[in-house]
Amino acid sequence: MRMLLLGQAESGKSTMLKNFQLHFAPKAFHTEVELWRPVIQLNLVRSVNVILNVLSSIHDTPVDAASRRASTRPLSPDGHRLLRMRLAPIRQVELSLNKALSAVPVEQPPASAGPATLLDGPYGPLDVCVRSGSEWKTRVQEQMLFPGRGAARGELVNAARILEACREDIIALWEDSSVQATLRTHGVQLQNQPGFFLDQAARVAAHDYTPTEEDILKARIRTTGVEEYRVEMETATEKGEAWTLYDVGGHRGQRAAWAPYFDDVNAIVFLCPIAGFDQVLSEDKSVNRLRDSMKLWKTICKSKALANAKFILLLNKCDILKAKLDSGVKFSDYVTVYEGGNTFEDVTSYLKRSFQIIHKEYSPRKRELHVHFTCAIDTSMMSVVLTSIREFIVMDTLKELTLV
Ligand SMILES: Nc1nc2c(ncn2[C@@H]2O[C@H](COP(=O)(O)OP(=O)(O)OP(=O)(O)O)[C@@H](O)[C@H]2O)c(=O)[nH]1
Ligand SMILES: [Mg+2]
Repeated sequence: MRMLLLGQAESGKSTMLKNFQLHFAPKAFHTEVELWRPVIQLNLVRSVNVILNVLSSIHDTPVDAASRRASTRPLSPDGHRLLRMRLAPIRQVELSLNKALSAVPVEQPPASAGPATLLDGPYGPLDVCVRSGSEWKTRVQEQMLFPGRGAARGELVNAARILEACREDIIALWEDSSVQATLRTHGVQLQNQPGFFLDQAARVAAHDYTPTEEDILKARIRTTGVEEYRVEMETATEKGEAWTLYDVGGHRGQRAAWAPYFDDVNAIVFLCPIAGFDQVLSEDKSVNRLRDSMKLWKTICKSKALANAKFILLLNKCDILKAKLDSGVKFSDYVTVYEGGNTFEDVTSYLKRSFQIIHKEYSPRKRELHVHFTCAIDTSMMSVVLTSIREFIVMDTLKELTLV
């Protein structure tokens, strides 16, 4: 069985892959748990450094007396200055973890993408970008076994030691109400960013930290190119079988690499992060995320190379969509043709219908479509969804084999 995961950046493709491994190959998944520690710690320190950047941009920019009087900027409280000083080594932790993971710099969005935000800041966006495939896992494993060897000698140990020493200050920084207020004023919403672990800093920064399943699903690494994973199934019905999954990079610059993988796949899983209705693409800030996803869906539905593949659509990030609607964000402010209510039920049934219509209209031939509403970081929900997806793919493929 060959399955292709498609969708825009941050739609949840790699998270779906992790769920697949967890559900069908749990033993293999659990042997790799420790390897995720530096990735999650890097996610955490990136967020800390974003906050430090925001505080520096406020307190360190020289201002003349007149503009200081006119300014509404808060003066630097001594507490902030002290915390910033004590957390200065966190920059070194980011460098060490980058080195240990062989992380490559994430390219800054082009000027045409729109004005840079603080999240694009001088220390790069929050995304962690490592060399493709499982190469990073091999590197981390080697360093865990032989910490004194190689180019990244001692970096993991150093990073963990400094992080532990800064643990209380990281917690104090995140819990400080004036820091929270400053972030709000500057429109920096770290809670909604992928790879957010600040609320778990006490655990993640501890020297004996072991990632949980949930941490691994929440960890963020940007995929580059197309990564091939062979999953040896461990569950009763498929034991011994191997499924091949292709996980693609969803950024616009990565999408040209998808087409060669269209021939010969049994199924595609397309993920649309429906919570992105009020967001724009990081690579082009003039494009709404939901609109981009629908356009991409149309292209995928039209593809002749995929005409015989089973189609599965995951309307993902339902948890964030619900929280946004409940907090009063109006769906119709962003999707102006929408005339329904602002409830989760109304919005999701409108979205499902819209995707189904595109599929029906643009598919080269009549084809069944399986749709699920998902929260890819919820393992129990994903376990039910994966069981249903497997049945859909396997049963239909068996039917075809019998007919042949
Ligand atoms: N709250 C929430 N977070 C999710 C959900 N699905 C994925 N995420 C998080 O969103 C982030 C992005 O998910 P990824 O799986 O890395 O996205 P991707 O589609 O592989 O992105 P690229 O590799 O850039 O193409 C990760 O930090 C995930 O943990 C969801 O349903 N709810
Ligand atoms: Mg990915």
